Amino acid sequence: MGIERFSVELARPLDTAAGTIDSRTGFLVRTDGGLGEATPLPGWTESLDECRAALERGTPDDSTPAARHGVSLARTDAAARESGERLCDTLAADAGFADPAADAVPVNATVGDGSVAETADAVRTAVEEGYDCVKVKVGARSPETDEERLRAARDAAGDAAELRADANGAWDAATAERMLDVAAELDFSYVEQPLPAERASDHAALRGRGVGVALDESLSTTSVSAVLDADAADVLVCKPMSLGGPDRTLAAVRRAREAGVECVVTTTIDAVVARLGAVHVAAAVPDVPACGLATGSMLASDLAPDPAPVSEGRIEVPEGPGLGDGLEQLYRP
Ligand SMILES: O=C(O)CCC(=O)c1ccccc1C(=O)O
Ligand SMILES: [Mg+2]
Repeated sequence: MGIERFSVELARPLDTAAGTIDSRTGFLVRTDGGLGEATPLPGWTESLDECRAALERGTPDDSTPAARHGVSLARTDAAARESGERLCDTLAADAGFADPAADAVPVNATVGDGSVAETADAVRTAVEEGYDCVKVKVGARSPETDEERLRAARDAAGDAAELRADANGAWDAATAERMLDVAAELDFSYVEQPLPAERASDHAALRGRGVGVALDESLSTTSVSAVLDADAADVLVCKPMSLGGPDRTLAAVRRAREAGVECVVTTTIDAVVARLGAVHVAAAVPDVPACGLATGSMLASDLAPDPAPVSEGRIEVPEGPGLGDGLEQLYRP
């Protein structure tokens, strides 16, 4: 196995309640005939140093999810290429989902923190670009201002788009209740991570207010089984990079869906290899709702041109085998 460090900058840094993401550094992972990516994001995964150490030791486990993701993706890509299948079909079969997987996945636009006017503009632009689902970051401003932002987002979207909000763990219970009621009134479909990550089970009491509760960061501190046992979420935000790989992600999705909990698949603003991996993961989930995979355009540069750009609010899954055409030059150091 070979690893190669890379860094990519965001052209449009993503401002969130948990800080600004302005660059991503990680490792390309090459196994015999397969390509993976390990791009840690502290808060969701291990640190860069821990990731490198785990990759150098060679057999990363669940304590280093980004490293495990890199190796698992590369091994599955190699297996899919070997059998001449698209990665999503191999993943679907391995996870026990119906295959063939989908040919395209719906995606949401991601609108970062910004002023009321910037938020309205970004939502309007997304709808003009053909997105029918938009996620707005909240929690970085006062509840009063965020309330205005959510109203402006709904005004801009009209009934042309499903809306979601993502608080990245910023609120206490009272603020969360207030903001969920606003989101319900404005017909948002769910609010991601209203409370801090480690308060996973407290989210159960926030459900049933007319808007869904989704958990994201909590899946890095609390097992999927514990979240499901606590009835803590209507939706799980499944990031292959933070759940330890495509295989772990699809296992989590299966368990959640068996418990009646919906799942969306998203990136951690990864480079092209992991982003494409996440597209294949989403395609393996039957009737997946709009996923947070429209993150390639946030990057100023990437490891290769995007073989699967967003068009009209969806991403077409590349023809196989494996991850698909367009990454050839990355398979060699
Ligand atoms: O889900 C999306 O729309 C894009 C991905 C995203 O928001 C994100 C990207 C990096 C780190 C955290 C998050 C998040 O969902 O909180
Ligand atoms: Mg989130």
